[in-house]
Amino acid sequence: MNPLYHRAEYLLNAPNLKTTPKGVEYEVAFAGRSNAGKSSAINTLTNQKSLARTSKTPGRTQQLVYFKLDDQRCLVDLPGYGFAKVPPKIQQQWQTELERYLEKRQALHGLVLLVDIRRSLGEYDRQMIDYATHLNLDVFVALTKADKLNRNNAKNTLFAVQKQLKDSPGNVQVELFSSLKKEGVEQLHNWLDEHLNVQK
Ligand SMILES: Nc1nc2c(ncn2[C@@H]2O[C@H](COP(=O)(O)OP(=O)(O)OP(=O)(O)O)[C@@H](O)[C@H]2O)c(=O)[nH]1
Repeated sequence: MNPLYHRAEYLLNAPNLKTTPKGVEYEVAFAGRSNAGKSSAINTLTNQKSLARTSKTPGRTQQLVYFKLDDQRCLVDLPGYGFAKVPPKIQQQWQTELERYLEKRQALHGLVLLVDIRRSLGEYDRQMIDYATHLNLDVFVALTKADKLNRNNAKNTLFAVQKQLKDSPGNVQVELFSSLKKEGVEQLHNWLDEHLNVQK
């Protein structure tokens, strides 16, 4: 693994596209339903215990959270979706900001979508995949908490999701992932290297 990921540090919160950091050339955004294991995945990828706070009160901030790898590269944590306590009006405003960000952010080179393997793809997950591929963004779907299923069930779910997405117009890769067992970390690092233009 490139040591760049270990050096990740919190940079800023951006409520909208206008406030995203200047000078960044490559970034990848992390999305997923609340409680899918997004914070754990970011902590695992950066080998830090609490970089992305594994939150007990999910979905509170509707902002882009930037983690800097170096002057040109960032990871971006998007708010977890599907959290009922966010008022519909805030949810709608955020949806508009999010679409603007995905569409217009020049530095954005890919989307990592975290999906709890036991829930499989939800409607909003499908929408995110469709929207990202429509914008020509590559997508990495990480089926998280893979350790919660036995090997056969985990593999079968992987194949089923791969099959579900095989006709997606864009470049969509699906892998098993476990922060607990460190499964799929190498594949995701390789994918990030490619999309953040990190030299091996
Ligand atoms: N068994 C297992 N549990 C996990 C794994 N990853 C995350 N969890 C647990 O799942 C719960 C949610 O994890 P988080 O990483 O906080 O999820 P999140 O998607 O960031 O949640 P939000 O803050 O709501 O966006 C926590 O209790 C984690 O300990 C994993 O790989 N295996």
